[in-house]
Amino acid sequence: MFMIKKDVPAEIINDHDIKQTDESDHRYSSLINLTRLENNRSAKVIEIQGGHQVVGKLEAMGIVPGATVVKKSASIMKGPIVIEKAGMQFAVGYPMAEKIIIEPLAWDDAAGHSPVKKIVLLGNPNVGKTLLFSRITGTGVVTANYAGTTIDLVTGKFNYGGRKYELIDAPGIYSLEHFSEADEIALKLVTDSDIIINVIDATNLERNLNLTLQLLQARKPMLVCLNFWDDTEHNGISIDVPALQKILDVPVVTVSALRKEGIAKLLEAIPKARISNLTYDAEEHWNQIGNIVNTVQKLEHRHHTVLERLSDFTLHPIGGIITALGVLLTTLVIVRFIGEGMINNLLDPFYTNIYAPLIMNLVGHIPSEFIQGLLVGYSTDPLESFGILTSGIYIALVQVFPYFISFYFVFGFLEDLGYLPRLAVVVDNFFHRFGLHGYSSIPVMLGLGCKVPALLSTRVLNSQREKILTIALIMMSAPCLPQTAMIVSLGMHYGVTTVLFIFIILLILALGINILINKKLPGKSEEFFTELPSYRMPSPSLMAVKLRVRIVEYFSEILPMITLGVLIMNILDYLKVIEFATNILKKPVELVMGLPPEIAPIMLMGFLRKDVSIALLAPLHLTAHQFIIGSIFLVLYTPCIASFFTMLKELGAKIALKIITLVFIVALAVTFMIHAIYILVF
Ligand SMILES: Nc1nc2c(ncn2[C@@H]2O[C@H](COP(=O)(O)OP(=O)(O)OP(=O)(O)O)[C@@H](O)[C@H]2O)c(=O)[nH]1
Ligand SMILES: [Mg+2]
Repeated sequence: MFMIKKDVPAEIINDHDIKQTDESDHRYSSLINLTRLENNRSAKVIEIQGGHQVVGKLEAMGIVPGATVVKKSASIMKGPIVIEKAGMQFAVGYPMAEKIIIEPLAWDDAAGHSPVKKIVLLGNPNVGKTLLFSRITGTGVVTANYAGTTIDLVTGKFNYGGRKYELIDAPGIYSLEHFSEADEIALKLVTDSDIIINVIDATNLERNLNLTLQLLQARKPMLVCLNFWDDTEHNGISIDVPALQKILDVPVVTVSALRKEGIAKLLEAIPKARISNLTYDAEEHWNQIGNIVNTVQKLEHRHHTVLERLSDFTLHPIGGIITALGVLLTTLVIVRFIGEGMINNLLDPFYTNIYAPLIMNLVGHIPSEFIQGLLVGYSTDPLESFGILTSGIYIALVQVFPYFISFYFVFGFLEDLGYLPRLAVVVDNFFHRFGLHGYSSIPVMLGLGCKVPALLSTRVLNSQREKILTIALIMMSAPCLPQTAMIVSLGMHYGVTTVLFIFIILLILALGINILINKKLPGKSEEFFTELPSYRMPSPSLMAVKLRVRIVEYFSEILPMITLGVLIMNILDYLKVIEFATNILKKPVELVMGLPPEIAPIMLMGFLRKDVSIALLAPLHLTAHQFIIGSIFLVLYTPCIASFFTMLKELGAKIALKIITLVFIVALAVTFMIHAIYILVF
């Protein structure tokens, strides 16, 4: 799980607030009675209501208008409330506490030391919580235009007004009832946090208020952030913010996380977060929401925009399929064009003409032959040498990296545009045949990049059954990006048909296995239900941030793994372990799959270095049919070490091992069959 911790003073946020007026803040009344003050917060006594006796008793203890008190705790069922005044503690009966009118002090004015306050961003999916989190903490994070981008908690720290805060970004939720694992993660925070910032999509007020009203009942200090404020105007929406604030009885701040507007206002409002007095009728709450929306929101008629027309087309039964095929094809063409362009015109020439001679020369000066071998290996071919500075760099930076960035560039665009949930609608019918619904297509698409985030993203699915089926599909339908890159770049020497054949076989196997698991698993597939966010033109700067986050991940996680793999191979080679293992596995590999014995060690270490195992086929000079068999086997026979552990965690050891064993058997059986057919035919 990744937890980001970062200290950035929020004062540095460049804020050009235009719409939120100070006037709305002044109208907000901050006087409450003592029972409504949250624990450990200070307040100034403003007035003591009630008769002479009440006033007198409190006065004797120094609790008079103007005094500062801290509420320490409250008993359940309207029991006494403990307060502290100048180091002394008093218990005040509930009816008496109701008569003490106070003004909560900003957290910074609080008497004594003030611990770090935990603030949680809660709201429906896709309302901009993560972008807001990034704007406040200054952390680069991945956001996308579909529900379920965030699946785990991300924590950051920031300072504002001399106080320290911890900010938590949670997965989106629609209500306080929980349906999925992501819901559960978010819900725990309602109790664990000190302050809730409820983020609302201002262009979808009615739907968002459902959660808001439920959260208000959690009796936690809360404030509401009306995000997407930049989008309200051209959607013909106007919202009377002071009126909404009055009804909800908590501060409401308008923000555009995209344009960085209103962030400072939001931070200023944090100390004013309070427990609302709004009464809520669970039975009638949609009526209540309707009334609120009618009171505060005005809609103007406007014409369909180009993006809305595009949305209609991409959801149309035929238009949708045309778009899906078009998008898939365009993605492949762009990824190949950018990837190959970078390799052929820039990286490979740079490596061959400048880097390799330089590094060979430098390493030549090192006296130890063993170290020389570790660094540059024993061959001048960068795919055969197993040197960390030659094979390691060549595979990681010249062969895989260009495909990695070009894939995430195109994928990031589709994510931000909002195309993925529409693709889910188009493929839903097809996916139903495998016991899945269309939403599983998003994790599957993610799996084309790297299996680990794809496996984690299955947490938004509602049932264990769906999770199992989706994970089986993720693991089998297509290799991860580094493997795909290597299959394409090595496979092209044998021709396009060879490459296509490999992918088609993998796809058929994946679908076959899913049909099988679907039949065996008890239960039925869930109904499909998802929100379709409006199409939005992706912002180049956000796309750049997201690409940067993924590139950093590549350099910090994938590149070291590739180097480690090359290093292991190098040492095994040096110690003659490869030779030994090769001798043992030689016959079985040759008999069952028709592959040369040198493939045995690649299989052995493929578990550790799966992403690069295909690349290691290069020195073996395989025939086309051997390359097909080798690639299919190496893609399927085991998940890489990272996905192996993620699977164990997500599904539990028993189910995960069952799937892994099943896929291994299939890999063995299918490669054997391809080999047998080849022998019979040729
Ligand atoms: N126009 C506009 N777009 C925004 C704003 N805030 C966020 N977005 C976009 O809305 C999409 C969703 O943003 P996220 O931050 O991923 O939303 P989230 O609430 O974290 O979503 P989940 O993690 O899925 O619950 C992204 O494409 C953002 O770029 C905003 O104020 N205005
Ligand atoms: Mg998010």
